Amino acid sequence: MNRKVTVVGGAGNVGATVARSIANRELADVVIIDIADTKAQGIALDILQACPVEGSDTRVVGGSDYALSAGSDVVVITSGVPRKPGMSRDDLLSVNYKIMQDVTANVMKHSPDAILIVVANPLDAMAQAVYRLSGLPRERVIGMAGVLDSARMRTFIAAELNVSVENVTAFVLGGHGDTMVPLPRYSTVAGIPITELLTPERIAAICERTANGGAEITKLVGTSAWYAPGQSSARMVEAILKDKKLIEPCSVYLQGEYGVNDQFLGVPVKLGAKGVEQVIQITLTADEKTALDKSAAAVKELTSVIGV
Ligand SMILES: NC(=O)C1=CN([C@@H]2O[C@H](COP(=O)(O)OP(=O)(O)OC[C@H]3O[C@@H](n4cnc5c(N)ncnc54)[C@H](O)[C@@H]3O)[C@@H](O)[C@H]2O)C=CC1
Ligand SMILES: O=C([O-])CC(=O)C(=O)O
Repeated sequence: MNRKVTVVGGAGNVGATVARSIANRELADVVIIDIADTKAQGIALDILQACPVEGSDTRVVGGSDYALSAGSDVVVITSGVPRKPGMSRDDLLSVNYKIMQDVTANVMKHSPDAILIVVANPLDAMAQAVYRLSGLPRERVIGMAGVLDSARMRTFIAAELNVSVENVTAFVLGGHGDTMVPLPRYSTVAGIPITELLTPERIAAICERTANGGAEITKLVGTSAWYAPGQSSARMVEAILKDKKLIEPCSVYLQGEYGVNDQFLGVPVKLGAKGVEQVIQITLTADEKTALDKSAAAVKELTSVIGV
C-alpha cells in the first residue's frame, strides 16, 4: 500500500509547495485539505498534472473533506494566517490557535496514527497547542523551523565565502521568533567551524540576517515566505517516510533536555520512521545557554497566553 501524506492548508502558499515537493519526488500519495474546497481541488489537479512531466506516479487529491485524508502516515499542518510586513509572528497567536483547535480535532479523527508536522506560526506555540490538543506522544508532534532557519544561515555562509552550499552545515536552535539562536561554533564549511573562517563582525551580520530571514522576505513580498519553508517541511516528511535518521534542528517537546521542561523549543533531533527518535544534546557555552533560555522564556510567555 502506498504511503499517504496529508497537507492541511495545502491550498495556501506553503502547503502547496510541500505537496508539490512530495509529489515531484514520488515520496507518497498526497492529499490536500483546505477550507477553500474548490481551490484545494484545483491545486491538487494542477500538481497532479505536473507529475507526468516529472515522471512521477504520485496520486494527488484535494478538498475540504477530511475523509479524503483518512489513514495518513504523516500530516503537515500549514493552515494558518501568514503575517504581513510590520507584523511579528507572535501577532498570529490567537487567530492561528483557533485554526489549530479545528484542524487537530479533524486530523485525530481521521488519522490517529499519523506523525504531525506543524508549520503554522507562531511555530513553537502552535506545535505545543497541537501536541496538547492531540494527546499524542511527544515523538509524533514536530514543529518545522530549524531546518528552514539553518538553510537560510547556510545560504548566507556559502555566499559570504563563495563556496558550495553542499559544503556548509549550520545550526539554528531556540524558538522560531526574534530570539532564535544561530550557533556559529557548530556551523561549518567542509568541517571547519566558521569561527575560524570569518571575522566576528561578519559572523554577527550573518546571524542577524538569519534571525530576520522571515521578516526580510515578508517585507519584500508582502506576505511571508513559502518556497524555502515548503521545501524544509518536505525534507522532514522525507526523513520520516524513508526512516533516514536525519539530524536536523526541529521544535520538540522538551522534558529536561537543555535544562528546559515541558515546553516546545528548537533543538537538534534525529528524525526517522517513529518521528523524533532522539533529542541530540550538544554542549553550549554560558552565552549560548543564556540565549537559549531567553528563547525558551519567550515561547513560554506565548503558550501561557493560550493556556497550552
Ligand atoms: N514554521 C515556519 O518556518 C513557517 C511558518 N509559516 C506559517 O505557515 C502558515 C501558512 O502560511 P502561507 O501558506 O503563506 O499562508 P496562506 O494564507 O497562503 O495559506 C494558508 C491556508 O490555510 C487555509 N486554512 C485556514 N484555516 C483553515 C482551517 N481551519 N482548515 C483548513 N485550512 C485552513 C487557508 O484557506 C489557506 O489556503 C502561516 O501561519 C505562516 O506564518 C510560513 C512560513 C514558514
Ligand atoms: O516570517 C514568517 O512569518 C514566516 C516564517 O516563519 C519564516 O519565513 O521564517
